[in-house]
This record gives sequence, structure tokens and C-alpha cells, in this order.
Amino acid sequence: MPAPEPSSPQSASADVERILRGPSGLGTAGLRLVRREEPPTPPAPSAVPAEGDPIPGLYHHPVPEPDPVRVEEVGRRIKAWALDEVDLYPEEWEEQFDGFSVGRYMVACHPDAPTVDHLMLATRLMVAENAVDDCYCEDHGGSPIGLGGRLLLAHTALDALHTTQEYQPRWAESLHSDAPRRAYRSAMEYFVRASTPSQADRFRHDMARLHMGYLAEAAWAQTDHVPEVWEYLAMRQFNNFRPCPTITDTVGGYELPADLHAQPAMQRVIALAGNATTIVNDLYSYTKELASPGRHLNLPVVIAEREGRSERDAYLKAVEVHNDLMHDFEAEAAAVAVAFPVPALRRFLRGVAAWVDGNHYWHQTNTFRYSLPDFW
Ligand SMILES: CC(C)=CCC/C(C)=C(\C)COP(=O)(O)OP(=O)(O)O
Ligand SMILES: [Mg+2]
Repeated sequence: MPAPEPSSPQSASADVERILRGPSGLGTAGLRLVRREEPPTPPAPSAVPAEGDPIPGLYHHPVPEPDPVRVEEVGRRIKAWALDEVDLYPEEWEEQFDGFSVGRYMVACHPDAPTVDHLMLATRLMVAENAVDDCYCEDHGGSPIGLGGRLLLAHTALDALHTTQEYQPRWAESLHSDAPRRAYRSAMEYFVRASTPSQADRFRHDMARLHMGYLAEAAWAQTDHVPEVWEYLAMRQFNNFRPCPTITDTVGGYELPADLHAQPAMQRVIALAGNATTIVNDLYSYTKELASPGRHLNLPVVIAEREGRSERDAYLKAVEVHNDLMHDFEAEAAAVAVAFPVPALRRFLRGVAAWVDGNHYWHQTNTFRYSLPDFW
């Protein structure tokens, strides 16, 4: 393949825009997966953000309001699944379940899902993943103590135990014994029915990564260890949203072939996207985590501690780290799209970019869960 012509910074940025957000020009609006919005007006450095505003200076792409009809239907169906199929939560957690707004989240992140059934694949998994995080690791009875055993057993709801006839039934029963396992088991059953074997295996691998990240976070919490910034970033690359954008093709009803997914350049793009989305969480959940009992690690907290910065400087540096990750993600995604001109690969990259943007939108607008610090 001939080497690409060197391009000016303006044309390089137009290439990124075209590849990640679709073609532009007269008559092309219908070809894009994500509707182009007017570029956001960057806030003046001193502007104080109002409730629901984006973090000043955070590099992001606004998305159109998610389709309210789909949001409502996904919301209705996920509640029925949570209550009737997996008995997910007691009545007193209902407000938090509703406040999570998972329908709005998933509709924003998957604009190319052909049907609500496809959206439900992502929505059940998102709810199940949060149930494991809340009930095993965090605020709803979670603890670092004994986490490894709990996570491993829950992981078998995704990646089945194959053992002797004597022991198999005890394992099968165990998958119904708590809400996180019931949720993982059921969500995975739906996912396996809709995905190819290699898509399901990709997902299992990403979930094993996630569980390894939870364990490192828990180990550090147990010994009250504050890692170096790069060590924290390594942990957060695993304790990460990655399993969500990487199912974009199953949710879109197509497949990124396994050999293209496995390309080192594609793996880097996926990791950069996952890392940017996860640092978005660190920034929007900063005040919630400061208010929670004990020390909750997130990027601003680790930068402040390890680099001796004020809380505000550390937060602003974390914004820069996020922005660098986003720029690298976009540049490398554009390079991969040029190197492998395969329609399914381009669609997958657009799907990952849409997930990144939808994830930002949800964090920004979820004022039930998140609020910004007073740094501007
Ligand atoms: C949905 C999914 C795969 C989540 C995995 C990791 C995770 C829970 C996050 C990236 C969110 O981070 P955090 O636990 O800090 O969440 P909140 O800040 O409490 O919303
Ligand atoms: Mg957080």
C-alpha cells in the first residue's frame, strides 16, 4: 500500500473528522452515523460552569439528544428485566437505579443500533457490570476484602466452568445466588445468542481485564497505597469502560473480524478510547468520590498526592491528560482507518468514537450522580 501523503494540520484534522464522524458536504448528512453539531463554543477560562455543563477546557464532541422514544422503551424494558428476570435490587435502591438513566446512556452511546433489541444487549451488560462494581467493590456492600474470590466466581457466569458431573450442578446453582451473578448470567446469555463466538470471546477477555483492574484497585485500598501516576493509569486501563465500546459491532448488528480487532494498532486505538472515557469518569465523579468514606483513588487525587499539586492544579492537569488521550485516540483511529480500508473496520471505529462521545454526554448531563468541583 502506498505511504499516505504528508498532510497539513488542517487537512489531518478534517481526515479525522471524516473518518470518525462520517463524510461532510452537500447531501451527505444521511451517511453519517452521528449527526454533526455546531462545534462547541469553548468556555472562557474563567467561566463558571452551570449544573449540567461540560468541564471547562475538556476536549469533547457534543452529541444530539438521544431519541426519546428509544430512551423510554429501553428504560421500560431494562426495569422489567432487572425486577422480573434477575431480581436485581431491593425497593429502596429504585431511585438510584432510575437516577442512573441507563436508557439515555445506552441510546446516546449506540446511535447505529438497528433495533431496541440490539440496544438491550448493551443495556443489560451495563447494568450487570454496575451491579458487580456496586455490590462487590463499592457502595452497596462491596469491600476489597475477599473480592478476588467473589469476582472469580462471578466471572464464571461469563466464562463457564467445565467440570465433572458431580460438581457442575453446584456451580450452575451458584449463578442464581446473588444479584451480580444473576445479572451477569442473564445478560451474557442474551449477548451470546446475538454475537458470534469470537465477539463473545472478545467480551470475556475484556471482562477478565476489568476484573483484574478491580483487584489492583482493591489491593491498593487494603494497604492504603497511593500508586505513582503512571501506575494509577495502568490500573485504570484495566478498571475501565473498555468492555462497553468494544461490543459496538454486536450492538450494531455486524462484526469486526477477529484478526482486525487483534491488530496491535487497533488494540492501541481501543485502549486509548477506553482510557479517555474512564478519565472522563474520574473527572465528573471527582466530587462524589471525595465525599465518599475513606480515600477513593481517581486521577486528580493521585496527581495531587504524587506530584505535590493543589487539588485544583491536579484536577486541571488531569483534564490535560484526558485531552491528550482523546487527541491520540482520534489521530491513531484515523491512521488505522487508512491502513485497513475495510468497511466493517471503519464502522467499528465510528462506533467506538460514538461511544466515547455518548459516554461524555451521559457524565456531563447526569446531575443526579455527578457535580463539578468549584475550580473555575
Ligand atoms: C460499565 C463498566 C464496564 C464499568 C467498569 C468500570 C467502572 C465501574 C467505571 C469505569 C466507572 O468508574 P467508577 O467506579 O469510578 O464509577 P462512578 O464514579 O462511581 O460512577
Ligand atoms: Mg469514578
